[in-house]
Amino acid sequence: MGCSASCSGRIVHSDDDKIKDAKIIFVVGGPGSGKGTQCEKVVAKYGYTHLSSGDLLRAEVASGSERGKTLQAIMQKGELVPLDTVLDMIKDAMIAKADVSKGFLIDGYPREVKQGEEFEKKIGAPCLLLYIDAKGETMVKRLMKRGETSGRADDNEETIKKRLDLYYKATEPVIAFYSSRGIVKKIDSELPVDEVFGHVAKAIDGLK
Ligand SMILES: Nc1ncnc2c1ncn2[C@@H]1O[C@H](COP(=O)(O)OP(=O)(O)O)[C@@H](O)[C@H]1O
Ligand SMILES: Nc1ncnc2c1ncn2[C@H]1C[C@H](O)[C@@H](COP(=O)(O)OP(=O)(O)O)O1
Ligand SMILES: [Mg+2]
Repeated sequence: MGCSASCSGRIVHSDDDKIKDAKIIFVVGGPGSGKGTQCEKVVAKYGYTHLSSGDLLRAEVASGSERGKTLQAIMQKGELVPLDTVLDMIKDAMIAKADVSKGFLIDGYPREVKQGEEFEKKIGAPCLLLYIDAKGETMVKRLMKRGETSGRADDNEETIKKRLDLYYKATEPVIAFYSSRGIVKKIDSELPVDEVFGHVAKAIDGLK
């Protein structure tokens, strides 16, 4: 949507215009790979806005809304919630921060190629995809440990297995899709957190 002239002749910007030139970084990786951990550190160093699709969905669940109840049931099974729901939430959150944001870390999205395509139609293109990579057994170990304190309904053995299967099936193709564009930086997340962050920071510093 472009600008439109109001009665007074002023140019009125639509909400879409507010985010159309935003700097967008997708953060993709398996469950428990360390996406959230690295995003927190990026926020501290670069002041970017961190939007985790999972956090946005969990906030909706916590609100107690009818929609939240439906979402909770899906997440508990380790499945993906409907694309439109999550994309609308991300877009609204981006618009709300557009005036103050230096850039957006979109964590946990896209989970499938179609999500990436729809994001680009409705919002814009990413300049970087951080691929946070850890071995399956590492992710399971981290999630089981996180589950001791996270209170998350999906941090249990059965759901973790389903989330991992879905990651390999639906999300890994996202990485191949963006690799052909040359914007993927693969980050070894088996290393200690600060070393992983060193590589993340190098990738971000490489942006113009
Ligand atoms: N590089 C790392 N080394 C060891 N543990 C890590 C590392 N990165 C993350 N963790 C731990 O693994 C768990 C999952 O990390 P998190 O950032 O929540 O992953 P994600 O958002 O990808 O699911 C957390 O308990 C976190 O402390
Ligand atoms: N982009 C997305 N599309 C559909 N469902 C999503 C989604 N992002 C998150 N969800 C739902 C399904 C996930 O299993 C659940 C938890 O997501 P998450 O918090 O991003 O997990 P993690 O950080 O462990 O990778 O929320
Ligand atoms: Mg996370």
